[in-house]
Amino acid sequence: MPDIASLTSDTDNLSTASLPIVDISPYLDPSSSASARHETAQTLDKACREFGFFYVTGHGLEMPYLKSMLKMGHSFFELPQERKDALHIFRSQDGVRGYQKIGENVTYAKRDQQEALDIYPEPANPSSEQLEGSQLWPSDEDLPGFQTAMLDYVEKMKIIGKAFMRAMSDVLGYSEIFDKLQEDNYWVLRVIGYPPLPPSFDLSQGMSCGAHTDYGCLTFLLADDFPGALQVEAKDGSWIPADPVPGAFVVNIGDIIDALTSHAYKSTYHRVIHRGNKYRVSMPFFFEPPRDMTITPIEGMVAPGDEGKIKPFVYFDHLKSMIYRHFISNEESLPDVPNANELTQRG
Ligand SMILES: O=C(O)CCC(=O)C(=O)O
Ligand SMILES: [Fe+2]
Repeated sequence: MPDIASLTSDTDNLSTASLPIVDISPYLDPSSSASARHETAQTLDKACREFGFFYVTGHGLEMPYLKSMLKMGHSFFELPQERKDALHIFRSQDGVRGYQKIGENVTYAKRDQQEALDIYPEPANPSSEQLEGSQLWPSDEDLPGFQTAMLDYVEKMKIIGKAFMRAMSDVLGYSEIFDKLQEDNYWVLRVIGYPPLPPSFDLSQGMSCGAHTDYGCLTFLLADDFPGALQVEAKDGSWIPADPVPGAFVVNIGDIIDALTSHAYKSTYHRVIHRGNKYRVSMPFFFEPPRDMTITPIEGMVAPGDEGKIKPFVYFDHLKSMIYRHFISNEESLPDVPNANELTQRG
């Protein structure tokens, strides 16, 4: 893990290296040629090894549709505060799904300057166990069609996530593992709202989203077009802007693929520092393994001398411990930092 102090520097020395682009269309088109799939798989392999972050085109979702999803995200955050508070995670059956206010999300013991709605799959028999509850949704009177649109988006994104598992299988082998990664996928959809950080905001107190890696297989990010906001840590420790490319997703490797491949495909630190004068919405879709899958490094990918370094773990245990750590832990002990919304006007 990088030194946390080095993660709090400002945007001044952003590297200009851009991220690779992966056209996934051959893996979504049953009639594509073997050579087209080969080319995609090779480009993906290189992008995963060198960056762990890349852009995805050829996913089949049109720009007007993607824009309409972001617009839905904006309409959620524009609801009166009390309508959002009614969906607060602490009011949810399992205490983890629903709305979080600005500053309640915590990354490495610092408050993130974001508000968010967290959506997880609903189990057949909801209970109060962590992640086993029913989902809190805005009502149809407040936001007509919101729930249906979000769940429809999830189904579309799962198809794209599975296509990536097939591409990885083609380039790496180990088809039994990548086949399993297409069965009963768990997923998480976050809708995040970022008020701009005022120029005076002290980044040592926190950011829009502190530097972290993601927990699952792959994250597909849809975000408003604000250059410089999302930044990715490069191998040399510099920060590369992952600015939105119209119509493309920004995709990154999560901890599960990192562990399976023994860090050959790396989950990369990223952070958000959103300045300017307008409110930013992003919607990361986290494509995950089956909830009860045991993640064991693929034998043939462990470098000599590294045997046993990554201990097998169950994905769902990992997710639960990360949620506990990042969202709810140490609430009381955190310093009371004025939040960005109190300091700026929504644009
Ligand atoms: O908002 C963004 O651009 C990224 C958010 C993110 O990294 C996350 O929620 O894991
Ligand atoms: Fe992330």
